[in-house]
Amino acid sequence: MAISELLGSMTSSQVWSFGALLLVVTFIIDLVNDFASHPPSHIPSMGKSGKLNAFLDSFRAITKYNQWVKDGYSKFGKHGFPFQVPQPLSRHSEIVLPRSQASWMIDQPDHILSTYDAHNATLYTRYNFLGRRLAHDPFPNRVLQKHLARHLPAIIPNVDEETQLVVGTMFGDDTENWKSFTLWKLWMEIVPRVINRLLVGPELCRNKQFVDNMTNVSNDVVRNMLILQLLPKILHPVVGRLLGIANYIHWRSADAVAQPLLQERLNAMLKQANGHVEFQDYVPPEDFVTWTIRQALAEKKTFELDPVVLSKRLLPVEFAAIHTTVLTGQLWMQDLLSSEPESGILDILRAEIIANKPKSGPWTKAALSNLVRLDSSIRESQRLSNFLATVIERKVVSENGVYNPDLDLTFPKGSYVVLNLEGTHHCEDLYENAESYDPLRYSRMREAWDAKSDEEKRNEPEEGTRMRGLGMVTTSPQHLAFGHGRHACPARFFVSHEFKLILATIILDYDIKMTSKKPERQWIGRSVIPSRKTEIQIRKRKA
Ligand code: HEM
Repeated sequence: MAISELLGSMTSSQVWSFGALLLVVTFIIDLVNDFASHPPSHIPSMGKSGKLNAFLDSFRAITKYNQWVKDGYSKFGKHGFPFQVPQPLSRHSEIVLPRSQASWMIDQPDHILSTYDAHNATLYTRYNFLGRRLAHDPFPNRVLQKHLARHLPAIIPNVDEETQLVVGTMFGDDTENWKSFTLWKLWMEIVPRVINRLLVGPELCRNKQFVDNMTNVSNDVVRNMLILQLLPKILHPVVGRLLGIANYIHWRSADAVAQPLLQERLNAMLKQANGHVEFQDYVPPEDFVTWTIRQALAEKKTFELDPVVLSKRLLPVEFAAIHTTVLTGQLWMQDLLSSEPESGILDILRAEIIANKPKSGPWTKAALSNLVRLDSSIRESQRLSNFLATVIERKVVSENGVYNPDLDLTFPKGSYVVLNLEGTHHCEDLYENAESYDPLRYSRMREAWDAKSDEEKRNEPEEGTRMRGLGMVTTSPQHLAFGHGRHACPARFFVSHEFKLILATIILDYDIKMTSKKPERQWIGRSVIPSRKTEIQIRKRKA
């Protein structure tokens, strides 16, 4: 009997019962398959005790995860002990390690604690980024690690130009009337365009079909992650492929406009590499596409030298780049604009920008690095208004698990460990007035240090090292916004310049004010749900 006939002959309550039974059976199969990789039971667990509660906690994790991480920090993490946090049903509880174990954790090689396996498991890479083979090798991460920071000086003028274009078009020239925007829309308009200037250059980053569809894929990824983590693993191959159809359709539409450019670039660079005389003087633009081709040539990866693969390789990078930057930008602007008016923070930042803006020509890397107050205002917002509760998730992949000598614990193969960002960033032992936004928290210390004489500085070498670590790109076990260790965000140097250019453009040419109250952060699982309602008003400043 065909499935449609079978379903047609069932009542709706029979269909629901059958669905519920299928879920329960598949969850049990998951549980049995994964039994060996459950975290050791003597690590205390957040949530409620008892078997039924353990089951219910896997649903509560959707709304309670951040609170558990916070409570676990006060009860265990702060005192040097690990704890478990329940996860949605298709995933094991995570083991949240105390800060004292951060160095141990990031020192473990990838064949013991794997970053990429953890990312693949959380992001459902093979369904979301269209292909098992692509999920096998973190090639785009390597491209960014090797090429991005080194090409920053060449990229900054491009980002500056793109920011000015998009901001100018959006905000207009009216010096009399205020224009309203939600912060979400504002950042969603600016970021995908500026990021794509870095990834694919000016033609494509201004192409609406390309940018909208790449952004749509990133939205698809978020939705699919949420759905798949609630379903038993055994169903993922079917449901994951079905959900991935939307990603495929959006990618195809973006790819339709990207292919001619990708093919042209690939053709020129391959001909140059093969010594064709007419291409010997060819200078490709410095962007992610060029770096990918260069890296593939250097590693002799012919698989990567295919225009379709090149195009699909953009997907995980778009995802890593768009929502992270939009959320950080939105939360930062919320923090800034809801500061007490008497702090005069916008005027302070504007004065710093004016004092450091090059007299002629675009912003340079050196000029941007002088914006220590602006830098501090972003780092402080990343500290206070974190959008992830935990970071640096790693999967234990070594056959016999991994032994931690300080805790005298073995984490079994297949279990997951993470670090506590929420607890760390709000810990009063580390940050005075940890719950308030103090935009100049870091720049005050940096400026006080800079004001010291050379001799005073020579006498306090350790303090000098500490001060150099207060810029927004510096990660540490106390500041985890960009992760920490060798897999820390390879784009953070770019992000720091990007934010400074965006705010410099806005703040020099426009007046800006927030018209709604600063919203409380709402959480879903480990992430903040972006507020779609927070509104600001903008008006061009009179010359
Ligand atoms: C404010 C914006 C951003 C934030 C807060 C952020 C945060 C992070 C964090 C916390 C990690 C570490 C994950 C881990 O250790 O498991 C990470 C990794 C990564 N980020 Fe970012 N990111 C941002 C922007 C970007 C942008 C713009 C790009 C690309 C252009 C990017 C590409 C990546 C990649 C490829 C990795 C993986 C690195 C690896 O596994 O070795 N990120 N990011």
